[in-house]
Amino acid sequence: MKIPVHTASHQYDVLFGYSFLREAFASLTAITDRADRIIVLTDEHVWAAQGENFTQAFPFAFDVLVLPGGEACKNFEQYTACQTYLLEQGATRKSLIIAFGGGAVGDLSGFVAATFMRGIPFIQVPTTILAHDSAVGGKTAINHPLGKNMIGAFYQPQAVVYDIAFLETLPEQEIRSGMTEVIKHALISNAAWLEELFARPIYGYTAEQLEYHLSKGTQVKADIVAEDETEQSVRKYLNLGHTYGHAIEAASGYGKLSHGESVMIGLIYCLLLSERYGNITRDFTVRVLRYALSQQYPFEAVAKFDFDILLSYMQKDKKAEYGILQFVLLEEVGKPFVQKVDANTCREVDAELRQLLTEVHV
Ligand SMILES: NC(=O)c1ccc[n+]([C@@H]2O[C@H](COP(=O)([O-])OP(=O)(O)OC[C@H]3O[C@@H](n4cnc5c(N)ncnc54)[C@H](O)[C@@H]3O)[C@@H](O)[C@H]2O)c1
Ligand SMILES: O=C(O)C(=O)C[C@@H](O)[C@H](O)[C@H](O)COP(=O)(O)O
Ligand SMILES: [Zn+2]
Repeated sequence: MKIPVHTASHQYDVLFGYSFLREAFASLTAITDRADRIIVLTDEHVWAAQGENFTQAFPFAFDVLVLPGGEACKNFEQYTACQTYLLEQGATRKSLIIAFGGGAVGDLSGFVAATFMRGIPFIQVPTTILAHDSAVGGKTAINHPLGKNMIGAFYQPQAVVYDIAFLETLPEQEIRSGMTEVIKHALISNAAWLEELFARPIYGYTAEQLEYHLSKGTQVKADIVAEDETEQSVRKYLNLGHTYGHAIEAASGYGKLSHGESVMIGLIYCLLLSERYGNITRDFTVRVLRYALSQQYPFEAVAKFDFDILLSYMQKDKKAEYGILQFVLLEEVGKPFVQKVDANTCREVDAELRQLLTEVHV
């Protein structure tokens, strides 16, 4: 299956398949033939779990830099290590980067590609469920201790090669994390699809079922970034759950709580806000929370942080304008909108969330 992504700056395809890396790259020779060398950026967990499969199937010679695992690679230190490696290997403007990993490797590699010699091509080869989101749409970044994804660029990949076979070694926490973004894509687009997702556990999908849900999520994202590449308008909808979620993620220390686990907490916070500003009912919020609790999302994390700490991170959210926070909320499922919310209301809803967590159990 192929999903075209047409952004204002660049057009490319997301290719889906199973154990099809060789075949997929055979269709990308227009990109690979131009490369004077290929450098694979990956992380230690991905390389340990899937490096051999990658090496056997990847049809070209390559050099590889193996970075620290997961979120630990998305920082200045590893960004510099990548640039140094590229320079030492003699990479040029004609070199091609392959980002082989999850969203952390993808976001870092994209930013490295965007800035090495002012921009060289890169291809995303995702290995997580979450990466149906991160590999598409061209948001690249590293974290800053003061905030998530604070240093980055919009820079589109040349292609995305999504081989579902690579997902087979994903740990449970990462399945949970990735499925949050699938649920987010359903929340902002399609009530019937959301019902399909809530009808079963998030663990144990077959490769075919995963491809079905990941391609649906990718299509939602592709449609939005085609309309608004640089988050001037509708792209903000993809940030549902992220204002509060990023605050929890940053406050807990990057990599402790996964991105998707943090965003699931942020989604419940947004549903509570949507009860005030939209037509979301308390019954619906409780239903989503019950489902998330039943899937072992770690809501106990909320109690570890005072609201003021979370607020200080939220105030740095990229959607904030003139000091006022903006949240993506839901009128109803499939109808997102952007709402300015003052700090007092944020505090009240934070207290509501903490109260709800004492009342609702699986
Ligand atoms: N650019 C975007 O639009 C966008 C969208 C969503 C999320 N993100 C970013 O993506 C990051 C999260 O991405 P992620 O959830 O993919 O996490 P990740 O890249 O940190 O990967 C999760 C963990 O699983 C390991 N792993 C990855 N693939 C594996 C595999 N196939 N087998 C075994 N282990 C594997 C990794 O080493 C890591 O330890 C966050 O930094 C988030 O901010 C970016
Ligand atoms: O693609 C987008 O746009 C998104 O917001 C997708 C999010 O899932 C993703 O986590 C993104 O990196 C968040 O961006 P940020 O600008 O809020 O850091
Ligand atoms: Zn996200």
